[in-house]
This record gives sequence, C-alpha cells and structure tokens, in this order.
Amino acid sequence: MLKTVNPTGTAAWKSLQSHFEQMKDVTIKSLFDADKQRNEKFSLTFNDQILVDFSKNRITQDTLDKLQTLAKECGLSAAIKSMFSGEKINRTEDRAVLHVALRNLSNSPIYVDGQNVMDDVNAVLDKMESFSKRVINGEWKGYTGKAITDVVNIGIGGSDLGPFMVTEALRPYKNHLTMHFVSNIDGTQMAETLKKVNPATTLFLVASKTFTTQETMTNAQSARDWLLKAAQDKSAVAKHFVALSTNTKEVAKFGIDTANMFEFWDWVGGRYSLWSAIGLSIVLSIGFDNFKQLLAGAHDIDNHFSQTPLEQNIPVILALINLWYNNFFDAQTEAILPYDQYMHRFPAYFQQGNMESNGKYVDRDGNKVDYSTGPIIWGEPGTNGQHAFYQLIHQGTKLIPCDFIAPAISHNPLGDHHEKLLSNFFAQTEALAFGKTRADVEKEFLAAGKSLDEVQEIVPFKVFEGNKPTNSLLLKAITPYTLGALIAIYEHKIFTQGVIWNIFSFDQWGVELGKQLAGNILPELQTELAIASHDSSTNGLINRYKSWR
Ligand SMILES: O=P(O)(O)OC[C@H]1O[C@@](O)(CO)[C@@H](O)[C@@H]1O
Repeated sequence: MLKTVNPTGTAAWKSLQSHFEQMKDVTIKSLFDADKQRNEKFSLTFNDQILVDFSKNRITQDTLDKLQTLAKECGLSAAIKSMFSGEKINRTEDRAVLHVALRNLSNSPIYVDGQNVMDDVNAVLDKMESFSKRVINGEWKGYTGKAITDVVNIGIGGSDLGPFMVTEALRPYKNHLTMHFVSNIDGTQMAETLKKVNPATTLFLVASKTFTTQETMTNAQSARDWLLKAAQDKSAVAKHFVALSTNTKEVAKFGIDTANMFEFWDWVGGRYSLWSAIGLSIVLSIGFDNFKQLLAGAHDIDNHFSQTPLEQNIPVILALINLWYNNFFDAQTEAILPYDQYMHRFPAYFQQGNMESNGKYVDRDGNKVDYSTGPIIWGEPGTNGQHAFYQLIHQGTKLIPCDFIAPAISHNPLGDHHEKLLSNFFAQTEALAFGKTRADVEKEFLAAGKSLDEVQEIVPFKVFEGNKPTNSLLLKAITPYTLGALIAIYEHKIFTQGVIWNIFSFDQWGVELGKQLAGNILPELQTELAIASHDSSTNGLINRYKSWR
C-alpha cells in the first residue's frame, strides 16, 4: 500500500512555519552582507555545463536543512526509487511513470509487469533513426517521386509543445527540412500551414498518445483530405503520413499503415513524451545523433537525481526553494525567463509540464488538500519581458520567484549583442535581490544637481525594495545535451514537489470535463434550433453565435 504523508502534519512543516516567522523580514541583502562567500555555498554546477546559482533567495542553510528534513519525512528518496523501478506510481491510471527509460542510454534493465522495457525502447529508437535518415537524405519519396522538404507535426499538448520547443531551441542544429507544427483545432492554423507546403513533398506526423484527441484527429483528417485532393490516389497516404502513438487500433482505423507507426507506451505521460516516438519531429529536424545527445543530457540528470544525496541534488533543491515560497510565502506563480530567443517556447512547455502535473486539489488518499499545491507557470524570453512585465516583478505587490536562464556562449555572436543580453541577465537578478533604497535615490538626485525639496514627491516611486528571489541557471551553451539536462531538471523538480504535496502528478483528470461538455454542445451547434438545454449564459452565448454566424 502506498505510504502517503500529509506534509502539513510533519514535524518539519511545523518547524518551517516557525522558521518562516523568523525569515519573513530577513532580506537577501542582509544574507549577502553576512557572508561574502554566499554564492559559493548556494550554487551547484552540473558536469561543468550548467551553473545553478540559488544564492539570491530568501533562505539560509537552516532553511535548506529544514526543507530537506521535510523531503525526508515525506519519503522522497523512496519515491524516487519507486519511479525509477517501474512501480505503478500513477495509481489512478494504474501505470508506471518511466520517461527516464526513454533516455536510459546505459540500457540497465527496467521492468514493467515483469517485462524489460528497454528492448522495445531501443527498437523504436532504431526505427526512428533509420526512418529519419531516409527522409533527411532524400531516399523517402512522396507520391510523385520527389524527396520530402517539409514536415508537419500534427499534435497538441504533450504531442506538440515538447517537439516544438526543442526544435525551436535547437534551431542552430537543424538541417534542410522545414518543420511546421499544427495543434489548434482552429482551422486557421492548418489552413495557414497548408498554404506554405507542397502536397508532393510534405510528410505529416500524426502525434497522439491516444489517437483519439479531437483536435489532432480533425487536423489529421483535413490534412489527409488535402493530400488526396492533390494526389487523387489513396496509396499516397502511406507515403505522406506516419503515426506516433500507443494506439495501434486507432492508427489503423484512421488509415495509416501500422508499418509507418512509431509506438510508445502507456507508461509515458503525454507531457513527458518528447523523448519517445513523439520526438520524431525533433529527430527529423536535428538528426538522430543530436537527438541522442538530448537523451544523454537528460539521462545524466536522471543519474544525478537518483544517486545524489538530496542536499546536493539540483532538482530537489530547486523544488524545495519554490515550495518554500509557494507554501510559506504564499507565492502563487513562478516565472521562467530564458535569456535566449531560441528558447522562447520553454516557459510554455513547462506550463503544461508543471501545471498539468501538480495542478491538483485532491491528495493521494482522495482527500481535499488544505494547503497550496502547483504554482502558475509563466514567462517570456529576456530581454523582452523587461519591457512588458518586469515592472510588476520589481515594484508590484506580488512575490514572484523567477528562474533566469542564459547561455554563456551564443550561437549568433553578432557584434556586442550577447554581452548586452548577458549584462541584462546579470543586472536583473542583482536589481531584484538588492533593489535601490530611498537614500540611493536621493543621492542620485543630489548628484544630478537637484535639491531634496524639489524631488521629495517623486522619490517614493523610484525606490526598489528588492528582496525578490531568483535562481540563475547559466549554461555554457544551449546544446542538445544541456537542453536535455535542463528539461530533466525541471521534470524532476515537478516530481519532487508532487511527492511532498502528496498528490498524483502523472494523471490529468482535470482536462476531461471541458472535452465532455464540448462533445454535448457540438451537435447543438449543427442545428438552427434555439438552445435551452444549459444555463442562461451558455444558452445565450450559443444562440447569439447562431444568430451571427
Ligand atoms: O497525445 P494525445 O493523446 O493526443 O493527448 C494530447 C494532450 O491532451 C491532454 O490534455 C490529455 O488529454 C494532454 O495531457 C496531452 O498531452
């Protein structure tokens, strides 16, 4: 039977509550003033590739010790072992959670229901490698005998966000193939994409774990109709469609040759699936060797996470620090701020990764929780965010812990752009931590020849209280390896928090009701009848839509 612990019932939680009373007015500035080597004590470097500096936080060693005790009291180490061992920790769906097996390059056996899954994992990787090589080198031909030039990934959620984010983040590694991603059921996205591609040279990847998702199946149907209109021959489907799925039956029903199917398994969560067959668009874009480097980075973090003591464990420390703000400072959101334009979809990826995993209000015993669980994740690349929402982060009334991410080496060393980008990266966390006092502001005005009398009114608006917590993740460069490692760090951070919050992080029942109600409404939209089957608002909206369309 699963050993569950209500975190608020632990001695560590109570100790953290009283610790919070001592810490809530302690400033980051005072912590740095008290220890000139603070950054060294509150930083970790992974494989000489990623520096994680968590010193600009409202924590002391005592804080970390108490948080570590909480993790231990909540059984984190045992939970990590359970996940890696293939135990069915996704209990509401009776499934194992083994995205770590997809990148298990050491090939150590991992068993599900007594079966070593590595044989299947490697077989699919081999199939992805050989297929992608044929497409990339032009051997794979379309219905007119021409090579493929464009790839359209049709998928949504975890069947879109990961492949899209990674292919964007690794654009410096891409080949001649042009990648397109269609996810929304809004016909605009497919229509705009089909304007850009030629049916004779386009390959469609229908990416769907269940192969029943309405958006994906509708988009796939429209793409197939478009192809067949041009090809006028059903045999063209086999040349221009492949399926990435767990559901062979539905793939065959759709009309894709199951020989063109790249399978994965129910122990791969959708939001953790980019390492699986769902990552075929990544392989087609950057090549198999680079995809393996992505897997390698994640695998090395998996080893770090499963073998490193919690006190030096990067995902664990990041998880605990954000739990400290979430549950003791009542922070409601976390910002992910990548100072790299290629990484522009990284925050969005972890909106699903984090919020679909830990956006839960029922604990693993089926009881409603009486504490805060998953945060709201948001973010945009730097420096753009500075010109959009940093005002609130600096001078708003909300505490927003921020992760700043940047590469030391740019793929585009254009003039002094990168130095300016990085100067902003460094300056923002400094400003957020240390602020600008009233005395600083007045001194600046005096230095500018102003008298204090004439500036008294404006001074309060120019004061920065600081004490805004941030983590800085400085990567040597954004490569397939470091990106794989970075993604895995965040995955295991989410896992860690889910264990401590005593929730199931790998199901997503919360997405079902909306789909179900949409299924009820769709036929109502397909008649001219006035609708009265819902509440007055929904009826009113539907009937107004009908009168306007
Ligand atoms: O891959 P598929 O089965 O088409 O699911 C797509 C997405 O839909 C969900 O909202 C689940 O319904 C996400 O969890 C998932 O990534």
